[in-house]
Amino acid sequence: MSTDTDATGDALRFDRRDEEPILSVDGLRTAFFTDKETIRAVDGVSFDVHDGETVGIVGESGSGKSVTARSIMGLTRSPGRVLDGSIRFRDPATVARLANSFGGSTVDVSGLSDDERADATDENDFVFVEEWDGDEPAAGYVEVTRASPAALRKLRGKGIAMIFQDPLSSLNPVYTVGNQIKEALRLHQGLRGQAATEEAVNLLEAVSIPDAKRRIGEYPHQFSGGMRQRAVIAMALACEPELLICDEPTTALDVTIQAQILELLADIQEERGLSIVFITHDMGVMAEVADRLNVMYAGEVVETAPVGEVFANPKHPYTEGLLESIPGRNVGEERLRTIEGDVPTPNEPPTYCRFAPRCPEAFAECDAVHPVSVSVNDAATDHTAACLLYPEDVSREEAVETHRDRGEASEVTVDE
Ligand SMILES: Nc1ncnc2c1ncn2[C@@H]1O[C@H](COP(=O)(O)OP(=O)(O)OP(=O)(O)O)[C@@H](O)[C@H]1O
Ligand code: NI
Repeated sequence: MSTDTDATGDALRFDRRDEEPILSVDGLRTAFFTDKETIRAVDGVSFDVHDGETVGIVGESGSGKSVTARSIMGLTRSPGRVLDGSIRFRDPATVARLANSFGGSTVDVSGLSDDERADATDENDFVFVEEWDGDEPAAGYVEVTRASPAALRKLRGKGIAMIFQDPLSSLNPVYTVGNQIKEALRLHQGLRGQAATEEAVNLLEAVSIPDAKRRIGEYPHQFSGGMRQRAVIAMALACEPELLICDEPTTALDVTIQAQILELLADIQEERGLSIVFITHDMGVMAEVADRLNVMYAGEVVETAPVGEVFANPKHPYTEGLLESIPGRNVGEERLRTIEGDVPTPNEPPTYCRFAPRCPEAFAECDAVHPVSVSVNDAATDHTAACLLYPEDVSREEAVETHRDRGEASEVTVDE
């Protein structure tokens, strides 16, 4: 969360960006194979999350935000499948934990050259150790897209936890809130009995639920919407995750409660050094929480930059449209719908710009060339857009050629 915007905070963040990211999503493609069509819900998405930072994914309904989140959690279900790309989770404790449990799927790549690494790995490997501390893996990564169901169960919760929009989907109506938190504490921290009860009360207090001692004996339906979402956050914290994925965690809540939950997440992040992936369709919320922003449209990331840069200097026409639809930015109307039309279902390979039909700045080539992510101009080190208008400091013909060449080089097909 971007609560500390002072110089020290920025310096810290900058230092972290020199290190390896805790999560790297690279060229992720996840599709649903229905009788009628193949829906390319996530179609070549790449982004990194660094230690302690909040990375936002924003976009309208149907842009592929939740499918991205579920892919990272290893929760894609038939008819959906991750087809391509990698999801690397670099938390050292998780690498050591999974290497100890799944020795047969662990590869020691420390000391190998890049070519040797490529040869040494096969489809069944998913824990890659790059550095040892005596007998213990000290650094490396877990390749989520290759992990077995058993490994994914070990990864979820303690490695990567997720909070959904609807807290009721994460809470079981027949058990008390306290029992559900205690179960998470037993599974992930080995706590039982009195110790578990005490920690459950501590966690409810940590998420600012008043009268926690009494409320752990209550059932989810006895909690208000905001209190339920706090209980779900407490459950996630019981797993002591390194990375927390929040999928529209405040969308169902009224504005005041929403602000309280966002503040709570910011406090928890600072205390525990959590890394967060935050998903919302609300640019106003993004301004509050994110350090970096990925704007998604029809399965693709169309713009990425530090959050302040997106707001001060948006480049993709879609991002500009999203910003204009923030209530309050345009006086007079409650909620402006500045972008006409809907997100198309990405059911064919992108040979054109998927936003072109709605784009106020579209020109002829937008129907014939698929834009790839490029730096928005020569000076930009940390700002990309997938739009034929960029790079903005070359001629339009040259820009279009860049996209055409790079698009052809990376052309991919979907096989069932
Ligand atoms: N189980 C499924 N079967 C078929 N298609 C699916 C399935 N789940 C998602 N999709 C499709 O994948 C695309 C992306 O959906 P996703 O839920 O990721 O969107 P989103 O950005 O999270 O939208 P929202 O803001 O409404 O939550 C959509 O076209 C959706 O219809
Ligand atoms: Ni969603």
